[in-house]
Parts: sequence; structure tokens; C-alpha cells
Amino acid sequence: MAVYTRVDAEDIEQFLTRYDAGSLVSAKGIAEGVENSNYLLETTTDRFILTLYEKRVNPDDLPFFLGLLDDLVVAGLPVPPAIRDREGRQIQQLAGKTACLIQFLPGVSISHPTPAQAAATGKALARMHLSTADYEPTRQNDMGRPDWHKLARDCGPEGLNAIHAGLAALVDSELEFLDEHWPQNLAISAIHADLFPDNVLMLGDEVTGLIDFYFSCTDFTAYDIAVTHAAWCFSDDGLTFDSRISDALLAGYEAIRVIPEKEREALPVLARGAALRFLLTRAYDWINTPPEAMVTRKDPMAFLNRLSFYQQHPDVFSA
Ligand SMILES: Nc1ncnc2c1ncn2[C@@H]1O[C@H](COP(=O)(O)OP(=O)(O)O)[C@@H](O)[C@H]1O
Ligand SMILES: N[C@@H](CCOP(=O)(O)O)C(=O)O
Repeated sequence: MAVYTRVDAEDIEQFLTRYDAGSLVSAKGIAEGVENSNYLLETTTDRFILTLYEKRVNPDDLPFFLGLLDDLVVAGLPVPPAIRDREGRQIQQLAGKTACLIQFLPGVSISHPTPAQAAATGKALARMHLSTADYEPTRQNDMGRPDWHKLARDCGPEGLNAIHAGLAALVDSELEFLDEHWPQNLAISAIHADLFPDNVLMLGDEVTGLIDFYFSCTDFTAYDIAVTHAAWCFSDDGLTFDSRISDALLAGYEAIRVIPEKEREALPVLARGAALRFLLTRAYDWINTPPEAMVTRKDPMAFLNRLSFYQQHPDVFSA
């Protein structure tokens, strides 16, 4: 459960007085998510998400994230903007943390997506990429390839090998491979960089929300396709690849934005990078999650299994 920071109902009531958002009816900690503390607020007028930003979100990056959300709303994408208070401020302080009141979006996160849902997500991602190509602010990807070396060092060989015998050596050799083969000169745009099924809200086959933009950054557009592919196209444990989901996701994407040949050729390496990125962040969290945190750690092995798949099947993105 991701509630790292507890906030009293009285403090939330007081917080809401800054907004034209009604008064508090109920506040519940949200179990899903691992990064930030989230509460679902019911007020006399509406529902909202109250987010308190934790360790991995630098408050200085919030203008990039919130500006991107505002632009995507204008472009007609189903994303949740941060609500402005009566003085026009989106970014606030609460319980010693930087916090935002976020628009609530309907829909549920899908645990086991169907091809139709994967196709709808591919389309939404491509629509997002067409819009974000023009987003002027930039933010370096701080979970990008150069940072994977530091993450691996921070996990340490003992930490990695305690998760899986020989993992430290596997990570080292993959880092070396990726340093050598990482593509150059692909199209760049603002990307989501974490579009897992739990960050897509759906009603039936319709995407009603793309959420959790707190890893969004400026990077290869195709890397976002690779991340989404790695997140969507496997069983939870990463052992079974679902080609129907993969085909649907890519076909949905290409119904809106054709993947240029150069990007398609780069996808096998980008997908290996995406798998390593989530393997490493999960491994880091596995080793370092404080015992008092009410959060369910995610299994790093699920992304080692995906990495092995991409290593063995470089043809998976061939048209
Ligand atoms: N704007 C929103 N509308 C509806 N539900 C939301 C919204 N934002 C977050 N949630 C809910 O909160 C959960 C955790 O949010 P998320 O942003 O993924 O957290 P974290 O950043 O901690 O991973 C989501 O899975 C979803 O159930
Ligand atoms: N999607 C990442 C972890 C980030 O969590 P999120 O709830 O913010 O998407 C993973 O699955 O490792």
C-alpha cells in the first residue's frame, strides 16, 4: 500500500479551503502505486486525488509534469490536470511534503488486458506522442541509460546476487551491451516512460485515463513504445510473452502514428533497456524498502525474465 505520509483529516479539510472544491466528506489512502502517497478525497462537490510527493519526485520537476498534463488536456487526451487553487497555484505544501490536488478520472486499471484494451492503449500512447512532440519544456530522463550504472552500483553485487544467483554479472554484461548498442539520433519528445497497465484507467475497451506522469521526461519516443511493450505484453512473472497483446498494442499505435523504420529497428535494444531499467529500480526497492512502509514490493525477477525474452527474440518487433 502506498501511503508513506499520513495526513490528518483536519489538515486535509484546512488544505481544501484554498480551493473552490467543496468541503471534505471522506479521505481514504489508496493501496495501489509505489512511488507517492495518494488519497482519494470525496468532497461535497466532487472527487479528487490528493498526492504527496515522496522520494523519487523532485518538486523542481513538477512544473514539467504539470505543464505537460495541462497541454495534453488541451489536446483532448484523458489525463488528470492538477487543480489550481483560488490564487492559481497548482503546487502546495502539506504535512511537510510537496502536494497537489489532482482531478479524479473514472475507470479501473486492468490487471490482465485483452488485445482490444492493448490496441486502445497503443492508440492513446501514439496520440500522446503526436502532441508531446511539440512540448517545449525539457526534462532529462533521470532513469535513463547512464543512471542504470549508478542504480546497479547502489544495489551492489551482494544485493543483486541475493535476489538471484549470478544477477550482478548478468546486469554488468547487459549494461555493457546497451552502452555499445544504444541507438543514436532517434526522434525525441516528451514521453510517459512508465505506462504500465496500472497507469492506464479503462472502462471496457475505452481508455479513460493515462495517469502517473512522474517519470515523464524528454527521451526517444520509441523508448516509450519499448517501455509500454515490456509492461503490457507478458504475464506478471514475465515468463510468458503474449503475441496477441504485442500485435494489438503495436497495431493500435500505428493506426495513429506509423513507427519509422529507424525506430522499429531500434526497438529490440530499447526493449532490453526498458527491461533492465525496471529490473534495476525494482531490485533497488527490493533491497531498500523500509520495513515500516505500507507498500508491496514489486518482483525484480519479472523483468529479468522479460530481459531474457528480448535477448532471445530480437525479431519480436519485426513488421
Ligand atoms: N487522477 C486519478 N484518477 C483516478 N484514480 C487515480 C488518479 N491518480 C491516481 N489514481 C489511483 O491511485 C493509484 C496510484 O496512483 P499512481 O499515480 O500510480 O501512484 P504512484 O505514483 O505512487 O505509483 C492508481 O492506481 C489509481 O488507482
Ligand atoms: N511501474 C514500475 C514502478 C513504478 O510504479 P507506479 O505505480 O508509479 O507505476 C514497476 O512496475 O516497476
